[in-house]
Amino acid sequence: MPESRWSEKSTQYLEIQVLKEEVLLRKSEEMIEVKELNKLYSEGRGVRNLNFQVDAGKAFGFLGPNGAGKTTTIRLLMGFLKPDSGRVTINEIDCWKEKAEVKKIISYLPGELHFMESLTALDFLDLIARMHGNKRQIKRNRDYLASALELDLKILIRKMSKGMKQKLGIIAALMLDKKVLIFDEPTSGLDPLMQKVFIDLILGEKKRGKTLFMSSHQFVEIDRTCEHVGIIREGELLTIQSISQLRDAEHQTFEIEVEKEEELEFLKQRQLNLVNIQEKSCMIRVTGEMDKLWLALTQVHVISFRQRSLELEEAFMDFYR
Ligand SMILES: Nc1ncnc2c1ncn2[C@@H]1O[C@H](COP(=O)(O)OP(=O)(O)OP(=O)(O)O)[C@@H](O)[C@H]1O
Repeated sequence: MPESRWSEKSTQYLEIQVLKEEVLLRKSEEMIEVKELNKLYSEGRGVRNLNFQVDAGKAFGFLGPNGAGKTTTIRLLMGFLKPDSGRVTINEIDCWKEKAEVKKIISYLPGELHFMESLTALDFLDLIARMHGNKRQIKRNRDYLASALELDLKILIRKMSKGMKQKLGIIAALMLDKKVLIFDEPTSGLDPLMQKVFIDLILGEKKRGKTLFMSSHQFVEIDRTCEHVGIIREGELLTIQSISQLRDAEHQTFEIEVEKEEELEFLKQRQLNLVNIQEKSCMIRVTGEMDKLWLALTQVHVISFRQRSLELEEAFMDFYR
């Protein structure tokens, strides 16, 4: 969809949504709180001593390799599993002891979707809408989301591809307009264009004050939507990082080729961090201010110059290894 059409639709959606913003009164800054949480299956699998919080209106990304404990954590947040010990609360409501209460404020997108295959997408969404009071606003949201995600709602679910079913799950979750969004690998099966649409939808939800907890294998969607990212491996939370601090500390790497060999020596003398030095080319790593690099480059003959991307992503891949 062209950018202009997209933002125009976005604005319309926002206007409609703003009218029904005050759904619940928040009691504290921390919307989601997980304290000393343990849930162990046989052979020591599960999650161990998890501690984190997500402030209201913020988004927390949960990254980790297969079997790390992401879905287990989400199931504990949803009150589907009883913790062995520790506590999970959302808006100060205990997710296990008051699970019916907590579900009233959550929109949940499971990692594995199971639909009633004999229904059309429209029938299915109508069923969900009826369970939530059949409000006119839900239908308006549904139509907006179906158009943004380009899903034909008249199609029978059993005839849908994996990606189409994923879109249907996203529509079902977002149309209800709950304050807290808990999404388990939301873009699995979506093509890159639709992943971008999803990111835009989430950014729109955040503008309206929603709190998001999202597991993913896709660094880019967490980078674009979340304030914090937690890395889980073998059931333990290895680190929680602020995305903006990561960006500030981020190295930038440039690949450069110069005309003459001695020009690399000149760059070295300018206190630049040269790595992978070849005959007339090298990589230059810069942290923080770029002035020194730009100044030095005006004094050599540059044949080619290219910025390498994904530094942040590469740093995160280390946690997977
Ligand atoms: N009901 C269960 N009984 C026994 N072990 C389980 C159960 N559910 C999950 N596990 C184990 O707990 C660990 C964490 O699983 P979980 O599904 O939370 O991982 P995940 O991070 O969501 O993985 P993926 O990225 O593959 O979806 C795995 O080793 C898994 O085999």
